[in-house]
Formats: sequence, C-alpha cells, structure tokens
Amino acid sequence: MTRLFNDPAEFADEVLDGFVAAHRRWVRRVQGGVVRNTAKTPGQVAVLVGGGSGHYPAFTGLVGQGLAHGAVSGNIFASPSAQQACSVAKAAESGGGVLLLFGNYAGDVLHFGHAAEILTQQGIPTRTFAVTDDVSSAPADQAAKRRGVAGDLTVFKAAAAAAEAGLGLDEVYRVAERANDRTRSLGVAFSGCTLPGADAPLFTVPEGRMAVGMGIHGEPGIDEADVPSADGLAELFVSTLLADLPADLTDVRGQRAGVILNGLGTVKHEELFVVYRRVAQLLAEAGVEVVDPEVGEFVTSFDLAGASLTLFWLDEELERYWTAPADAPAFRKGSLTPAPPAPEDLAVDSAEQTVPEASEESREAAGVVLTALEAVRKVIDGNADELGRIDAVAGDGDHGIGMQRGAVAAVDAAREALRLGAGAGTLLALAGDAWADKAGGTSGALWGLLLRSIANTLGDKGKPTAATVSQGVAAGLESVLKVGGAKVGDKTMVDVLVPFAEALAAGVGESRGLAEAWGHAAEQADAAAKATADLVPRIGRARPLAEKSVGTPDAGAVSLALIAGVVHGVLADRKGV
Ligand SMILES: Nc1ncnc2c1ncn2[C@@H]1O[C@H](COP(=O)(O)OP(=O)(O)O)[C@@H](O)[C@H]1O
Ligand SMILES: O=C(COP(=O)(O)O)[C@@H](O)CO
Repeated sequence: MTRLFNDPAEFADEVLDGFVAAHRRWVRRVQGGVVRNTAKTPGQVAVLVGGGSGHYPAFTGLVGQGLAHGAVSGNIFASPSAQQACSVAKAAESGGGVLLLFGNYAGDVLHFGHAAEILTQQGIPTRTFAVTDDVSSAPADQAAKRRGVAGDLTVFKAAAAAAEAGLGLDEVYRVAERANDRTRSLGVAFSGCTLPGADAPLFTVPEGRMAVGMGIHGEPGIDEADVPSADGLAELFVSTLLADLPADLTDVRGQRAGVILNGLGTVKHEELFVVYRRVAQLLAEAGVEVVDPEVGEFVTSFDLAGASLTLFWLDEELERYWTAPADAPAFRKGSLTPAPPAPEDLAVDSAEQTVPEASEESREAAGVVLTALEAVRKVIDGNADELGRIDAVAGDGDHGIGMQRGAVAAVDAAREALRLGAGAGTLLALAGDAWADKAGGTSGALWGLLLRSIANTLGDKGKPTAATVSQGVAAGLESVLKVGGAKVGDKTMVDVLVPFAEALAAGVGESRGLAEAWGHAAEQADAAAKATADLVPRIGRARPLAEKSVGTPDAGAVSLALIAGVVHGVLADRKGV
C-alpha cells in the first residue's frame, strides 16, 4: 500500500525531484532522468541504464563512478520514451559512444531501440542491450525471451566497469552480453504491490502461499507453493538456479560466482540475512566460491513482498569487473579516487521552437486537429481509472495513467504548435512526439508512431482530405504492425486498428465524406474492442496471464475505440469535412 503521494500521475517525477535533491554529490537532473554529477572522462563509453520507475534503486540509484553514467527514468512500471533516452544520452556521453542497458520488456525494447537509431543518426554511436536473467519467464532454449530482473545489476556493473577501464563501445557491449549469458535469477512473491492512487493491489497471492517465479511487475510465475521457512526458500532458490546453468558451464564445483539476494520491496534485511545464511551454506556445499555477495534491495517491485536470488557465474574478466570499485547512491564497493565535480553548466538545448511554413488551409485544419486532441484528452481523462483497472487484470495497470500523460502532453504541444502557426501535419507530428515522450510504455511508443504516420501523410501544404486521412491511418497501422510485431487476434490495439483502418478506407473508397466514413469505422472499432474480451492474449505483458484475461477486453483496444469515437464527434460537428 502506498500511503504517501500527491497526484499519482506526478508521482514518478516527484520521486526523481526528491532523489536528486538528496543525492547531489552523485547525480544531477536532466530531461528524462539523471546523469553523474562528476566530470566526464573524454572518450569513455557512456553506459546508460533505464526503465520504468517503481524499481528503486534501479535505475537512478545505480548512477555514479564505476557504475552507470546516467539513468533514464520512466513512469511507474512503464518504459521511458526514446526522447528521454536521447536527452539523457546527450547529457552523459563524452565522445566514446553510448550503451543503453535495460530489462527485456516490450516498451523498453521499442523506446531504447528507437533512441539508439536517432542517436546514431545524429553522430553518437549507440548500441542497446536487454537483460534476460529471469529463469522463470521462458525456458532455457528460449532465453532471449526472458525478462530482466535483479540480474540487471550484474550486467550494468560489468559493462560500466569495462567502460571505466577504457574499453571501446563494441567491447563494452561484449562484456554486457557475456555478463548476461552468465547471470540467472529466480524471484518469489508473498503478496502484490499497490501503485500510488490505486485502491487495490495489482495482483494478489493467496494468504500463506507464495508465487514462484513472479516477475517485477507481478507477471505470473511457474508455480505456487506454501510459504516455506527461510531455509526452505534458500533451498528452492539455489536448487533452481543450479539446474539452469550457462551453456558453457557443466560442473559448478570450483566455480566462482557473484551472488545477489534481492529484496523486492517489503521484505526486511534481517529476513534476507536469514535466507542468505542458508544460501551461502548450500553454495559452499556445491563447491561454489562466492565472490562479493550482495544482500539488500537492488531491483524492487514497489511494495511487493518478495525476494529473488541471482547467481553471476564469473570468469577472470567478469570477476575483475564485478569487484571493481563503484560509488553510486545505492551501491558502493571498494574505494576509488573521487572524480572532480562536473561543471555547473551542462549544455541545455534552449533553442526557440520553430515550425515549417504551412498553407492557410493546412493551418485551419490544424485547429480541427487540436480540437480533436482536446476531445481525446477529455475522453481519456474520463476513462483513465477504468483503463487502469482493465489493464491491471492481466497487465501492469498503468494504461490509464500512460494514456492520460500522453494525451495531456499532446494537447499542450499542439496548442503551442498552433500558436507558432503550424500546419496540420506539423501540429500532429509534434503532438505525437510529445505523446510518446510523456506516456512511455508500449502504447506510448505505438501512439507516437501512429500520430506521426498520419501527420506525415497530411503534410502542411493542402487541406487534408478524406483520402489523405485514410492513407495516414493505413500508414500508421503499417508502422504499428512493423514495430510492435502483433497480429490480429493477439489481443492488442491492433485488433481494433485493423478493422478501423479497413472500414475507413472502404468508406472513403465509396466516396463517403470523412465524417461519415470515420463514424462507420468508429462503430467497427467499438465492436472490435468489445470482442477482444473473448480473446486469449498471445503477446505483451498480458500473455502469461492468458486465462485470467479472458472476459476482459484489452486496455489498448478499448482506449483506441474510445478515441475513434470522440474524434468522430469532432468531425461530425465540422460539416463538410
Ligand atoms: N506488440 C504490440 N503491438 C500492438 N499493441 C500492443 C503491443 N503490445 C502491447 N500493446 C498494446 O499496449 C497496451 C498496453 O499499453 P501500456 O499499458 O501503456 O504499455 P505497457 O504494457 O508497456 O505498460 C495493450 O493493452 C495492447 O493494446
Ligand atoms: O515496466 C517496465 C517496462 O515495461 P514496458 O511494458 O516495457 O513499458 C519497466 O518497469 C521496466 O523497465
């Protein structure tokens, strides 16, 4: 239960403000996250870590000498945006390129991947790597599908120490990959977490029972069992992880391993030490030599009651990086020579925004686009709680907040664009970028793409027509399919976007006006969204909770249908559109 918060939608930003205020020796705030507050080493690879909030000390608490150069910080349990990652990367990089490290979650993969493309195009060589240490999230022969949990720390630490040692970008990437190959984690949960403002936990575990293999956003595990003794939990952890070894390791006797016993939110350090006592005995009995074990909180899951064990199988190189000194707000090891503080003035991009020239007709249409976005904002505001509730049935409960943050940002950006004289295309493009930036998460990335695709087709020259709008929606659909990889029937927003785009194109092809064709398409969208209740999810976070989700529609499908409906209202009010 989270007791102390103000506006839930502002919680993650306010966490960041307070964190930075308390840790100025290590970090400074930049757009999108934090960077080290110490002088840069020219030519050093900048290792940036990131993901959603709610996992402290991941990710911001791991920024400092010997560890990350910066952290990109999203909303609670939602990946940050590509814009945030670009902004933090530009503040942190010092000429050696950038490695973006994050856990393997859809939104993170989309946003960090897009950021890497943008940064590389802008002359900053950038690579990404997704951590996949959670053995419960996929079988060993599908290790690339596994989620990233507390093993984030071993990969972050090894890569960052390699960067600190002066290795180049490709070499630092190689170290991250090797560290990930040799890291395995298993988590358990005794009760769920409750996000700020929510009146119920995101998920529950029956009293006296334990979810085995549960992920850090309540993703279901592989089993449920009675809550064991501390020794019993240690035995489960160690036996499971010794049965899932890296491919190049067959006999653990004589091997050296880093160990992390991680509290997931509300398990006391004292309880962890009791568990660790037995973990250490069991590893010694198996002939494993433990190196620099860590017991505490490293990657949490808000106020979830649970714990995880991570084994990091070391070779000579990985051990050097695992044991190298580090000094971050939430992780200190050894002693190092403090770097001088960073200069006061980190370059801030303060150039006045301008917009390309637009025709009179396009500027007029931009006003209609703004009205439509205002209607979208209103309908999302009115349904945010319900969207969160639906998303919590099988997802992570953040869809309402994410859509709300996206819609608010889109309207603000669109108003400013209109003030600057933008045409319809530019206004919608800026709104889409602002949506993706503030919403984060999978749907933020996809909504940003969708709006940008429509914007590109509208352009700033002539009056948007039914045909250009329909082509824009079709282009948006194509991008969402390509980038998101979902198909019809997977139980996502695609199940609504496909019939919507098809009905719109058909209506426009029959020479109906835009408002009429859109209205018909919106009815199809509404029916398609309702029909997703019958589907079993095959992609995204809802996939593992497949059965639980049947009977509830997909949150992203519902929000898309709501939006299609209110935009029709705006178009219908504009006779002749
Ligand atoms: N690969 C995908 N392609 C299209 N839509 C997707 C995909 N994955 C998830 N979605 C949509 O995103 C919605 C979840 O959005 P949101 O909660 O904002 O993101 P996250 O799951 O990253 O927190 C889902 O309800 C679904 O409609
Ligand atoms: O939840 C997270 C990312 O989830 P997405 O579904 O990818 O948005 C985040 O907490 C871990 O980075």
